[in-house]
Amino acid sequence: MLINAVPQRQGAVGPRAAELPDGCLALAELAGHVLGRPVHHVRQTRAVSEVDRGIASRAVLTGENRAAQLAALEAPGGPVLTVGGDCGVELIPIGVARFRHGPGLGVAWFDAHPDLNTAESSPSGAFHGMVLRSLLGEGDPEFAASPAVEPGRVLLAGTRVFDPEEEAAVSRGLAVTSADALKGVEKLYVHVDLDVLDPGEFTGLNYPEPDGWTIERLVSELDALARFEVVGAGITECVGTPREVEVLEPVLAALGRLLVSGK
Ligand SMILES: NC(=[NH2+])NCCC[C@H](N)C(=O)O
Repeated sequence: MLINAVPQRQGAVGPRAAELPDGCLALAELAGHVLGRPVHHVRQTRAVSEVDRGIASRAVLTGENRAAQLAALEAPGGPVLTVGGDCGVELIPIGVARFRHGPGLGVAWFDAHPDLNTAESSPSGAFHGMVLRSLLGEGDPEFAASPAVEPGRVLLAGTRVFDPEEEAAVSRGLAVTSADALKGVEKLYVHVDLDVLDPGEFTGLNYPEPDGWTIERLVSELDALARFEVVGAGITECVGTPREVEVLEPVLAALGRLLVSGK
């Protein structure tokens, strides 16, 4: 198992976005300790660029950040835990997993937000709110995955704040809120945006939403995925300090169990 720390912040535009790189470092260091693996640091610029075609920092996201992310996954030789950074860091590892493992790849998306906007429907211009839609092959062609994740093979879990266009995407069956989504799926990518948690559980959230899960619940929902071959995982949107992230140890351990389960 490889740990890739990807301190990208340009996919987020909120008041704490500039803290994402340090949150990434804190979480990646903890992941290294908990999982007993070295951490590979993927260089990401801290510079932002203008809104282009409705996407903030589009040039940075499609340029130097992406080149470094792709290079880091050239020959991983085993499952990778990607530590963000904003949720946009999932575009490359999930896209690569879909390419490698075929149309049967499923995605478990633990997140307060479905991230199913396009540049047109986004209220913010922030790419992290568009990343899952991109993985489903839609939206700005520079980001749209090809091959795309199959519609309906995405399970939304703990997701509770939808924009109108995201509701429409779910109605069309792009992503599914019942565990049926994973029927017939063998290989699975597990995405954890920490904002699936309640803000009272973890204070280092970039985009907190009320009424989230406890850490205990997240761990047991992750453990419930043990029957799948988990081919990759990501954990994103951390702005916590080294001290604050310590409560996430059980979450990292659960992701580690999934990634090394050897199936
Ligand atoms: N991964 C996240 N934190 N996403 C937040 C997205 C918020 C909102 N739906 C938007 O598109 O801007």
